[in-house]
Amino acid sequence: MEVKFFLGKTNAAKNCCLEVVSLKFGNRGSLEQHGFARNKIWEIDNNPPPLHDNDCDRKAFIDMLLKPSEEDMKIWPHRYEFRLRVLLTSDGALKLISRIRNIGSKVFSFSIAYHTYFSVSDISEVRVEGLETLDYLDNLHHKERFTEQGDALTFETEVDRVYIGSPHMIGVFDHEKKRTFLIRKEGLPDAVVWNPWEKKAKAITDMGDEEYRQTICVDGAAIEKPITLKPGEEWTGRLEISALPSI
Ligand SMILES: O=P(O)(O)OC[C@H]1O[C@@H](O)[C@H](O)[C@@H](O)[C@@H]1O
Repeated sequence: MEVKFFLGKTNAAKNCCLEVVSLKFGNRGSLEQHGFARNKIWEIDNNPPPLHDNDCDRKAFIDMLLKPSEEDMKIWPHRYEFRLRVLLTSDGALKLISRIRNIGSKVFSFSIAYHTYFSVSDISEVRVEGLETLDYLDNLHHKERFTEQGDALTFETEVDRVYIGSPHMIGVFDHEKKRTFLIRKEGLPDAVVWNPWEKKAKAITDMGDEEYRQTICVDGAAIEKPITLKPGEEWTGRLEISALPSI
């Protein structure tokens, strides 16, 4: 299953976009990179359940569903229903609410990340706040654990990290564009920060050679401790993104 509101990284780099990823993150475990979920076709639920009180005021939304086919069960033998609600709020925020339910008879565990790529003026002008002093797993150093030192994150080389136990709110400040993306999350304890930088960008087929400069990926995620669901249990993860003018 894959939901890409903008296809490929080329467009992703130019828009605030998301890519709902996986019942798995990155190259952990035995499944394909970021899992199978993003490569499946989602169904639209034309008769979605009513919105929760907090979510219902004058908002446009769509519900998408993913359930495994018999073929999918050969790759990951668990029965689940994944409902992704995408809402646009009246004040311009994008909300993504994932509900994953175990509808089978066996316990299963999964990890998840929303691939949210933000359009920025220039990566060297960007500051990410909210991750200072946290521990992170560095994908560029065999997932070794380090502690973030110093102040807000700035970028001058490739970055690919999973920050553990990150706060509910993270800010992506773009000085040149005078714009701040605020990421609010619930049920998603981790945060991925990724920029491929020059050399890797050249090897990525759906990203232009220079586009790494105009993008930063900051994902709400649950990776370090996979989520475990017993039969009948449901997990909810919420992500809200708003773009605000900044000084
Ligand atoms: O090219 P993909 O499969 O969409 O992945 C892009 C990147 O996604 C990031 O979230 C990962 O941390 C990186 O390791 C990965 O390279």
